[in-house]
Amino acid sequence: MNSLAVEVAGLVMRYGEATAVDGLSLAVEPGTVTAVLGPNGAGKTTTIETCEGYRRPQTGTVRVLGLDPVRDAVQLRPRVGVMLQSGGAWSASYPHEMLRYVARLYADPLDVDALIDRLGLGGIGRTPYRRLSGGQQQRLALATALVGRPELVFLDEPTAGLDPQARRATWELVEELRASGVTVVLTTHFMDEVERLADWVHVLDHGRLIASGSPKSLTSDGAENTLRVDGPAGIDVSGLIAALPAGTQVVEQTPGQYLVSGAIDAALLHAVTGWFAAEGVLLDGIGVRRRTLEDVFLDLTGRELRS
Ligand SMILES: Nc1ncnc2c1ncn2[C@@H]1O[C@H](COP(=O)(O)OP(=O)(O)OP(=O)(O)O)[C@@H](O)[C@H]1O
Repeated sequence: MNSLAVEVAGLVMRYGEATAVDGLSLAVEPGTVTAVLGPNGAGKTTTIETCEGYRRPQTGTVRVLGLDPVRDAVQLRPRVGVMLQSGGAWSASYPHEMLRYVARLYADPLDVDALIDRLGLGGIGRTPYRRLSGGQQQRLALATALVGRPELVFLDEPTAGLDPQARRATWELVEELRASGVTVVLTTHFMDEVERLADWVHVLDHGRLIASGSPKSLTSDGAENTLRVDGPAGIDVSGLIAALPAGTQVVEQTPGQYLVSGAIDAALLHAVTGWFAAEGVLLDGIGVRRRTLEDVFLDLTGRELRS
């Protein structure tokens, strides 16, 4: 049976007068890495915590592996791994002891020493949790979420505050999880992380779903790429504009750097280089700049800061 790993339908969550999640419906296919994106305060953590069973839906329903995260918590616990944004550890405990303790709660845990090594936590065995650096605490939280070999893991900003090496180690772990069929739901603010890891993306804003799709479909949907041309400064490009299809724009953004925007395709590239050749101009460089997920995200959610 190919039922959904997570199904959120019509979820509404309020904190007093404030609506954090506003009629949200979304699904997570099993075996995928699904990223939940959104500006600060969009309702991601509230949604994820409801899926984890920490909050009861006020309106709407949430199903996780076909079960109710609150009512069926006992059945779900061994099947679902959870990495919280912060907390969840005893401050005086030692990391390795804590991980071994958690591992013993599961029927078939991962090898704790191997996991400690993978996450570069080998040297911190005698440091109490409260004295670990933020990045070490993050990695320990990830190890705790994975040690029970879950079918589904929720990772809330798994690489926030990590150094580049630890980020990469985390990405590799997530890729291995997907390869072994584990479903991963993650929130993040790093678009490069999403482009590298996610099969599917849900974009939230103001507690609502505003876009869904694969990173590729989101970046190519109705998107216009741009062409960047580097050459001598101060060229009169009015003749170039006249030679290109109607609607194509050419501006000299900074001296010697021209940006061509419109429907960029192979014929247009040819026409641009042809025009410069006919003018006897040797270009320093030319390249197509594709729309990134960050461009899409900012287009969808705006550029102003969220409170
Ligand atoms: N315990 C709480 N009490 C009151 N308001 C809350 C509480 N938790 C969250 N909120 C509010 O609900 C809204 C959604 O918060 P949530 O943490 O779900 O957003 P988020 O998308 O995870 O944000 P971030 O990217 O900053 O982690 C925000 O406006 C937040 O201030």
